[in-house]
Formats: sequence, C-alpha cells, structure tokens
Amino acid sequence: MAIRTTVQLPIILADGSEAMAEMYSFSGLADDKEHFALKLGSPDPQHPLVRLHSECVTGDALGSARCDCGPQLQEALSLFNKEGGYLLYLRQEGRGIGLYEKLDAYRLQEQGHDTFTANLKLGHNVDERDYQAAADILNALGLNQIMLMTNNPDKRQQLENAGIQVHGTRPTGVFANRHNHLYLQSKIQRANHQINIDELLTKP
Ligand SMILES: Nc1nc2c(ncn2[C@@H]2O[C@H](COP(=O)(O)OP(=O)(O)OP(=O)(O)O)[C@@H](O)[C@H]2O)c(=O)[nH]1
Ligand SMILES: [Zn+2]
Repeated sequence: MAIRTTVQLPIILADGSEAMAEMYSFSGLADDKEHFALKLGSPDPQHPLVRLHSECVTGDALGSARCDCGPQLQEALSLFNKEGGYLLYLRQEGRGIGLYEKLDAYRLQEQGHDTFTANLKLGHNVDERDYQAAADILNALGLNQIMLMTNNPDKRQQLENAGIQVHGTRPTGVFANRHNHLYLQSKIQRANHQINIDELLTKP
C-alpha cells in the first residue's frame, strides 16, 4: 500500500475563490476501490486536520438536499484551504451499500421509514462502511496522529482500532434544510452523531 501518483488540482471553492489542492492516488488498497486524498493549505505537522468524506453522488455532485454531504464537502475544502488539512474521499456511496441500493432506500423513506430502518429492510446493516482503507491511506501519507473532522463516533473508533491516534475531533457545521431534517435527527437518535440538536431545531 503506497502513494501511486500526486498531481496538482486547481479547484474553485464555494465562495468563488481558487485553491490549489494536491491530489493523491494509491496502489495496493485492500478493498480495490479508487479512494483518493486531497491536501489543501499547510496542515499542522503535529495534528493535521483530516476529514473522511464518504462518497455521495447525489449530494456531492448534484447538490441533493436530502442529506448534508454536499455542504460538508464544500465546508471541509474551504476550511482546509485556510487552516490546512487532508480530505480522504472514500468510495463508500450510500454508507457502503452503493448508489442503486441507496435510491431504493430513499423509496422506502418516502413510505415513512427512517434512513437506518430503510437499510435494514433492504437486507443491509444500518451502516456498512469500513475504515481500514482510510487508515492505510493515512499511514501511506505519514499521518498517524490526527485531528478528525466528524460528528460520527464510529469513524473515530474504527480509525483508533486500526492504529491511528485521533488526538481530538472537530464537528462539521449543521447544514439543515426542510428536506433533510428527519435524516439529521435519525443520525443523532440512531447512530449517536454529535450534531447540535439546538442548532438543528432553530433551522427551518
Ligand atoms: N444507505 C443510505 N446512505 C445514505 C443515505 N443518505 C446519505 N447516505 C450516505 O451516507 C454517507 C454519509 O454519511 P452520513 O451518515 O451522512 O455522515 P457521516 O459521514 O457518517 O458523518 P460525518 O463525518 O459527521 O459527516 C454517504 O455515503 C451518503 O451517500 C440514506 O438515506 N441511506
Ligand atoms: Zn449525501
């Protein structure tokens, strides 16, 4: 498991400003998925900020308002451009069940099931993500002590189990809208996500 290629990638941030990212691909990844990493700004050498972003084509590419993935991705890119950090873009669409199954889960949610029960009804676990590949990527980048940007305690736990020292966590913003309220509430109630419920309730 090693870095395969590093390229410069100019990107336009949400506020219209330009940033230069370093993009890494990898060889020998255990799960054979095309995960990649982006480095922005000048990361803290001791405890670099790291975000594990799980692929969400609907949110990341289309701006879907059913979830909070799009704004979280933009937030991390802008923040890391200022403060320095690494974004690992993990090919774990639909919490690991894939896009088509996620769309089937959306259909079940339209019938009244929450985001986690919908997975169970389709014969999946509530969350099928595994972060071993993320730990391997962090090792390949020489990052074994990190500050993790997440609200999801499972990400921290799995990284620590894989030998990464998580010095602390930093929450993401609360990106609520009228389409994703139930989704965010379910994450708090069913998966112990550390999302500020007061902030959620004050948003439309
Ligand atoms: N199965 C399923 N996956 C979903 C659904 N909505 C979003 N996702 C996927 O969930 C993943 C993002 O996970 P989240 O649970 O929103 O958040 P997280 O990454 O665990 O936590 P944070 O680090 O705090 O953002 C992406 O892969 C999305 O495609 C859904 O209703 N069903
Ligand atoms: Zn999403």
